Amino acid sequence: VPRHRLSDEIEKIVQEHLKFDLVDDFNSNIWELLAADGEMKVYRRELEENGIVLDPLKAVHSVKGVTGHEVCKYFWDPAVRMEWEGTLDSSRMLEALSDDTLIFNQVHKRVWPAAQRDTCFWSHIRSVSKENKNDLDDWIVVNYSTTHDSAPIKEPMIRAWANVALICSTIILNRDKYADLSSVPRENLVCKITYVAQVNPGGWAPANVLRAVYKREYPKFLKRFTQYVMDKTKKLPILL
Ligand SMILES: Cc1cccc(-c2n[nH]cc2-c2ccc(F)c(-c3ccc(S(=O)(=O)CCO)cc3)c2)n1
Repeated sequence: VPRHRLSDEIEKIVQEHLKFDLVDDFNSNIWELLAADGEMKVYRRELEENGIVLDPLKAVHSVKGVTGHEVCKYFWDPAVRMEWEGTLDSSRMLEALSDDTLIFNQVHKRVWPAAQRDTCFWSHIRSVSKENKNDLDDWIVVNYSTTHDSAPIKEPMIRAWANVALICSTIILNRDKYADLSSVPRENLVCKITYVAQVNPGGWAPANVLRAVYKREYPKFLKRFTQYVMDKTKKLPILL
């Protein structure tokens, strides 16, 4: 795997997500259910630092008919970002550090009365093999804020910071019916999605406004993105 200036940081952050995000800690009462829609459940923890809302967000979803590779690929792919992301004014891919790591600069839609936010983050995609060799690999995308010369912080924009992971497992129903996995019909696929996000708004914003934005935007964002992947893949051969 080609190494670059961010390789060490990426390895550390990705391993942290793989270690902590999939722990089923929902029965402890640290998570508060924010929204539920069918298989999608969105939770938050209330967390403030110096009066700034940092609420960690964790969502789980189960989507039929797609693979984890497909979900992660569409989440990572710069070419389709504006097709599914409804909360962006713009998205620019600044640099490709390798074939699995890109750097983005994104301007997020302004949420009155807060100042407009932009983000600059590396986005890394990789497969993670499972203990049971019969299982399909998991897939993960991590979006983690960084700095970049082509994304100077420019007033009045406020630079927000994000640490986001999308982790997907693919389950094949009636697995033993298929010798060749690429012939599995889509109705026998279930993708288990875990999405975690920790956003620092980068400057003061009213706690009640931020919490209302998160409560409204995250469920909408996850529903829209997963529907987008189902629509884009339904007629395509499966990507394992
Ligand atoms: C989808 C969503 C949920 C909650 C808030 C908002 C939002 N509205 N106005 C400003 C933001 C905003 C502020 C800072 C951020 F880091 C992100 C942010 C959200 C998601 C991701 S991501 O990595 O999941 C998808 C990247 O396009 C990265 C940053 C979004 N958008």
